[in-house]
Amino acid sequence: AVYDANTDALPLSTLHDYVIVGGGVAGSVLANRLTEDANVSVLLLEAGPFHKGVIETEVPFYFWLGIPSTYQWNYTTVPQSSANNRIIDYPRGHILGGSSAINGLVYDRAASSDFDKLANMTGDSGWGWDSMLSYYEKLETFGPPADGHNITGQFDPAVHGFSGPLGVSLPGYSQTLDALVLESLNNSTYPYNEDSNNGDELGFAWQVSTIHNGTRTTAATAYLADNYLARPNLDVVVNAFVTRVLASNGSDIDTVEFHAVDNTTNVNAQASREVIMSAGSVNTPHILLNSGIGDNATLSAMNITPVHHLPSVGQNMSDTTVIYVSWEVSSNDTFDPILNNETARAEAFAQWNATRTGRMANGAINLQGLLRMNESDPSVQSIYQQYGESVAGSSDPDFEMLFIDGFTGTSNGTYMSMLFGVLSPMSRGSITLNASDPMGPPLIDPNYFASEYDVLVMRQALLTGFEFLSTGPWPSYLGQPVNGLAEVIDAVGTGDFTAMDELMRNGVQNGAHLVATSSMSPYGADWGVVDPDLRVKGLNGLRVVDASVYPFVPGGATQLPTYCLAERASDVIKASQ
Ligand SMILES: Cc1cc2nc3c(=O)[nH]c(=O)nc-3n(C[C@H](O)[C@H](O)[C@H](O)COP(=O)(O)OP(=O)(O)OC[C@H]3O[C@@H](n4cnc5c(N)ncnc54)[C@H](O)[C@@H]3O)c2cc1C
Repeated sequence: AVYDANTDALPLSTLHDYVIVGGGVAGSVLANRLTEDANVSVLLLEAGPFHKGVIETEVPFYFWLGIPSTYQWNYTTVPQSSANNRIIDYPRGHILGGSSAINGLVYDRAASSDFDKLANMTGDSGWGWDSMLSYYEKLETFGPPADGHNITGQFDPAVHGFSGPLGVSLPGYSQTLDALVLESLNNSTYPYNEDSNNGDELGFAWQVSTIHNGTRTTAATAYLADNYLARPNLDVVVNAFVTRVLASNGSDIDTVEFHAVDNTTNVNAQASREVIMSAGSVNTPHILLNSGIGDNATLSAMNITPVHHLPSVGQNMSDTTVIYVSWEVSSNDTFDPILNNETARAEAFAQWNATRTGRMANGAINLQGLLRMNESDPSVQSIYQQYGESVAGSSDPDFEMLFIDGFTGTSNGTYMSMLFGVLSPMSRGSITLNASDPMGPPLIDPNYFASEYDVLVMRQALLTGFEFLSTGPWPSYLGQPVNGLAEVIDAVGTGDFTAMDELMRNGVQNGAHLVATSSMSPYGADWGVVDPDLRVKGLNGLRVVDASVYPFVPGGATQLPTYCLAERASDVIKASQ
């Protein structure tokens, strides 16, 4: 059943086997899979509201209209010292379904080499690609696109699933832009990849999105659908803000302290087997630190009683590093009118509402390029000489290049934008407590561009993009570059990167793929927060299952790797019962 902590009497008198903190991607998967066994009971605590009927999270295109404050944590970063001290918005989902309810809908599984690296790093072959691929296939229903077009040649059915909880699909609206990207591929050496989710990500591919029947799918719509919520052994409490985890008997963690969002009186929920942290890469370390699990000296200095010395909690944060650039275009057929013209927007919404088709049924991205730097280029060789390689292996991209059919802010006119992202950045940041208010928002420091390596890879990404757009159909489609991009392109022609680097530092945005703040490491390692079975090192009764356990960003995007991680974690937990 579902309870609202603000208004309902809560089911706390009975002990649950598992108490899960956070009903986002990982927490929803776990709540579902663990309660498949009718003898196992789960209490899921989510700070945000119930998800049903929230139209902003149902219409795929609404991603471009901005995330309402009710459904996100409204975080910002600390001033980014390598990004001209900018403070950057840092949204995280605050609703049942978590960030899957507000994200860019992009479906990327990462490369086989990412998972094989993880298996090597942790000494657990269960995290390797062959094992994870079976979970990827289990978790999805690969369905038809919203426009019903023939998808032969746009994906490989052999590596997809057709009966799992999460509905996904290929682009459901054909953009003028798509044909141009494909035309320029035909005349170039850039490879087309029929399915970038088969372990080899490299090349240009049709983008799969978390959309089913023209509607966004989230961890809640998929894993907490009515038939699952009806299980007598599953209790879900929304509007429940978790503050700490505790050991009621002084040793094993077995208690979760929380309060209703509208009422600051704390209550406790008890687990007879385990407490599982699934509050995401920002809030899991935040709650652990407030619980006294972290670096002893730092916690003591903040008057928090240290419970368990684990210095890696909140450290090693890694996030993809992204910028957007835009050009005016000659076409009127972009999504800009929907953003900027109320009549066009109302019409597109009416179409979605009536038939679940049209631009509003479509994901954010139709085609993506996942690419490596050009190893024969001397400037790339010098990057490797100085920094080594950051990516996991030869099927892993250094950067992404996504095509966007409009301008991503308020504007007049019509545009094409591109998102460039450094996928395996070397910069590392942190999540730490704010000394003046530890329970308040944590200090979020992704430390964008702190490593010069990330700057150099981003340069290569932009140069590749400019080259890609210099031939084929582009010169007649693209008009003026906007927001300082023209100067950057001119200066690059003379070998001067000053303007480009400045554009990056002024433009870097929230990459949204943060990981590693509760990193996995081998048993007995002197770094990391959890063992390969996701138990918090040195503590009984406590696991972390969410994106924060990935030690590095899996190449691409993080929601699918998190769904997959939680699917495997459910089996690991079941096997340990
Ligand atoms: C704006 C944005 C765009 C993104 N775009 C993409 C994309 O296009 N493709 C992609 O693959 N990935 C994308 N991501 C990343 C992806 O959504 C995340 O990697 C994924 O959701 C991580 O899952 P999680 O379970 O770790 O955390 P979340 O899904 O964030 O879930 C954490 C949950 O815990 C809850 N919680 C936190 N603290 C507490 C507390 N104290 N008490 C109770 N509950 C709490 C939260 O409210 C939330 O519901 C995006 C993320 C954002 C924010």
